[in-house]
Amino acid sequence: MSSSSAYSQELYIAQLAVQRASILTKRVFHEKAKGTVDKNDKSPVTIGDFGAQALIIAALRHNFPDDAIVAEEEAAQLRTDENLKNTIWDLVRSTKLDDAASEQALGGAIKDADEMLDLIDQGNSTGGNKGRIWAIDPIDGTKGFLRGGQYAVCLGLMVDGDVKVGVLGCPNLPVDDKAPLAADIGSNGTDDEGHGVLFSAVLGQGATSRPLAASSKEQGGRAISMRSIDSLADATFCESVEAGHSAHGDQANIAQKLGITKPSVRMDSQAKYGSIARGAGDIYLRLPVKATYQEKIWDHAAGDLIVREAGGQVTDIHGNRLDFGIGRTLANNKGVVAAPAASHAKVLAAVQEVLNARQ
Ligand SMILES: Nc1ncnc2c1ncn2[C@@H]1O[C@H](COP(=O)(O)OS(=O)(=O)O)[C@@H](OP(=O)(O)O)[C@H]1O
Ligand SMILES: [Mg+2]
Ligand SMILES: [Mg+2]
Ligand SMILES: [Mg+2]
Repeated sequence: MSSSSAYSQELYIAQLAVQRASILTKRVFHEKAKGTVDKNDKSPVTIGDFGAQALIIAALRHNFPDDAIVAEEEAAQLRTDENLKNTIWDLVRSTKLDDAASEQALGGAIKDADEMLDLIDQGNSTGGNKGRIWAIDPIDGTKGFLRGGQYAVCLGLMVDGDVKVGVLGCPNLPVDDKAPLAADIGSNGTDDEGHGVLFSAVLGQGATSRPLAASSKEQGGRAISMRSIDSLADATFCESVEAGHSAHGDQANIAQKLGITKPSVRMDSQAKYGSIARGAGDIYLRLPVKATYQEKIWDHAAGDLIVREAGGQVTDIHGNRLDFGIGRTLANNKGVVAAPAASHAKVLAAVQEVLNARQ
C-alpha cells in the first residue's frame, strides 16, 4: 500500500477483488459452457455471476468482517442443484491472482463448496443509510457477457448511504482511454490484447483507470475526466442495448432536441458510466420503460461515483441525486441522466420536455 489517504485500504482490496473476479468471468467466457439459469425475475444468471460473487464476498469478509453486503445473486438454486454447485466450485477454487501477495491480501482460497454457498448468501443485507455497506454486481450486463459484448464487475462501498469507493472491472473495453467508442462495441467486445480496464474512484479524490491486468504493484492509475464539450451537438450518448431497460425512442428524441447528430452507442452494463467518465462518450441516458421498475443499487453505485469524480453529474429524470441509502433499490429515483456537470442542466431540461410530451 503506497498511500494512507482515506479509504485507501478499501480501494486496494476492492480493486484486487474485482480483478480476481474478472479472471473468473473471462475463464467462464472462454473455457466453459455459459448456459444460463433463469432467475425468478426471468433475467439470466450464469455460473460466472455466482462464482464472481463468491470470490468478491470472500475477499470482503476476510478484510472487513463487520461490513454489510448487498449483492445481486443468492445461492438458493445451487443448494438444490449439485451439478451446478460443483461446476461453480471447480471454477472458484481454481481462480487466483497471479501475484501471491495480492492473493494473500484477499484471504486466499475459500475452504469448500458449502462455505462458498454461505458466502454467496452473505450478500443479503437490506441496505440502508447506516454504517458501511458494500454493493456488488458480480456480472452487470449478463446479456452482454453472454453475447460477447460489454459487461462489468461492479463493487461500491457506501457509508451512511453515501458512495465513498467505486470500482468497475470492464474486461471487454479498450485499455486506451482515448479510443473512440466503436459503434459495435456492445456486440463485438473482446478481451484480447489491449482490452480490459479497471475504473476506480474515491469520494473527493478523483477517478482513475488502469489496465485490468495490471499487478497490484502498479498502484494508482491514470486520472480520468469527462470531455468538456463546447457544443452538445458534438456529444456522443450511450444507452442500454435492451429496449426493455431504457426507452430508446424517448432517448432519440432527447438527443435530437440537443442537436446531437451522432448515433447512440449501445452497450450493456456500467461500462456506460466508465466510458463517459473517461471522455470516450459524453452522456448516459436511462429513461424508464416500466413505471414500476425500481433500479438496483448495485447497477449504479460504482458508476455514479466514478462519473461524479470525473467531473460529471448524475441524477434521475427529476434532477434528484441517486439515493443509495434506502435499501436494495433506488426506490426514490426514476431513470438516470449522467452528463458533464456543465451540461447536465441542459440535458435534464431536454429529458423533461420529452417526458412531459409523453404524458
Ligand atoms: N426492466 C428493467 N428496466 C431497467 N433495468 C433492468 C430491467 N430489468 C433488469 N434490469 C437491470 O439492467 C441491468 C443491465 O442493464 P444495462 O443497461 O446495463 O444493459 S442492457 O443493455 O439493458 O442489458 C441488469 O443488470 P444484470 O442483471 O446485472 O445484468 C438488471 O439489473
Ligand atoms: Mg442480473
Ligand atoms: Mg446489473
Ligand atoms: Mg448482475
